[in-house]
Amino acid sequence: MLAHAVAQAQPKAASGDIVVKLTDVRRSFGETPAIDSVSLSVMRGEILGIIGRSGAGKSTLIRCLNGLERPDSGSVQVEGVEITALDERRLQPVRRRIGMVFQHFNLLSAKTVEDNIALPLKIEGQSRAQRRKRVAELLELVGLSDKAKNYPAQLSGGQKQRVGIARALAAKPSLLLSDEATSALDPETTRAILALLKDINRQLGLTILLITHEMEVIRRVADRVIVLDRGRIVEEGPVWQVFANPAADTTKSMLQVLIPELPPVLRERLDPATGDDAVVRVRLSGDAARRPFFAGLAEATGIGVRLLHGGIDTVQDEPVGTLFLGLPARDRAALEKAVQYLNANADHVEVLGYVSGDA
Ligand SMILES: Nc1ncnc2c1ncn2[C@@H]1O[C@H](COP(=O)(O)OP(=O)(O)OP(=O)(O)O)[C@@H](O)[C@H]1O
Repeated sequence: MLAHAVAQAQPKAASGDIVVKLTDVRRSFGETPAIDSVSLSVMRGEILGIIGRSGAGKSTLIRCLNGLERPDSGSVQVEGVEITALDERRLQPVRRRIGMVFQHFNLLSAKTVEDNIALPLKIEGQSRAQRRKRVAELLELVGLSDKAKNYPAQLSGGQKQRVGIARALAAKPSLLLSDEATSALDPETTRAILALLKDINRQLGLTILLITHEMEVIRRVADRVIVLDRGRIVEEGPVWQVFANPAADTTKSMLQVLIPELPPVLRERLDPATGDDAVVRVRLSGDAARRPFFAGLAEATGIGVRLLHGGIDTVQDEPVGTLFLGLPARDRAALEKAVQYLNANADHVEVLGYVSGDA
């Protein structure tokens, strides 16, 4: 079915084609800048994740993007159209190019699933036959063909969000704006909805801007991430690179839940100066994580290393990981050599301390 929908969906992505462009956008409420000098572009066909804590400015950014909020200064372009100066009437066609998916679904409870999905098409003035055809396609796309006549109250949260996604796609927007779309869902349903978004992105080439406060959401679907803190962009880059080497404190602390930590049982036994084994934290990513790392270490230094904790994950098809290693520490010269090897072959190396006995 997706293949069928493709034929009617997006114009083919041209490389370097920008769907949304914000330049030096500022919006303050009193003394507080909600958005402070934000510049960003969303490229056609990509999934861009914008992450920030509560109050970081995510909602204000969305509102500036769909013209609900006027920036104090700066430029907002949607498909090349500068929208900051448009009146409500001229904003309508621009808004129709942006499909919105909301945290709480925003479905009309008195309307059936098919009528909810058809609503944007009705507003566009499409005929009953056109609407019926498009709704059937969309229901199949989101896997809800058997629920057409149901009411939202008869659906699970995940099913409601599928309806929300189908409705957002109805008018074939050029951008899907997902505002905390999975924040009200349990982890399993979240994964299913994110997989659906990724599928839609891949197969229809649809551009998605994903607003979230959860790094796990970014990890699962985004190509690129922008980290927002107190209205400013503090970090941006391909997701796997930001996960492998976060630079900003906000990013590091938001990633904490996903990055392995030394287990308390080991942390409590750490001695800062002496012990049988050095406990070393090593961060690896990309090519460094693809090499035969342990064999290389043994060959270069002659010492055997123990994996105490951690592992390699896959982010955007790239290996990214944090390992906690135990390196024999009695021979300090050999240990020094091993740490040098690690420094030359990993993204980040830190000797955390020493343990004695079985680690
Ligand atoms: N209409 C408003 N009037 C006054 N202050 C506002 C208004 N809208 C937002 N703010 C302030 O701007 C800042 C950014 O708010 P915003 O709602 O954009 O953040 P957010 O990242 O979306 O937060 P959340 O995840 O909690 O929704 C906050 O300090 C907020 O108090």
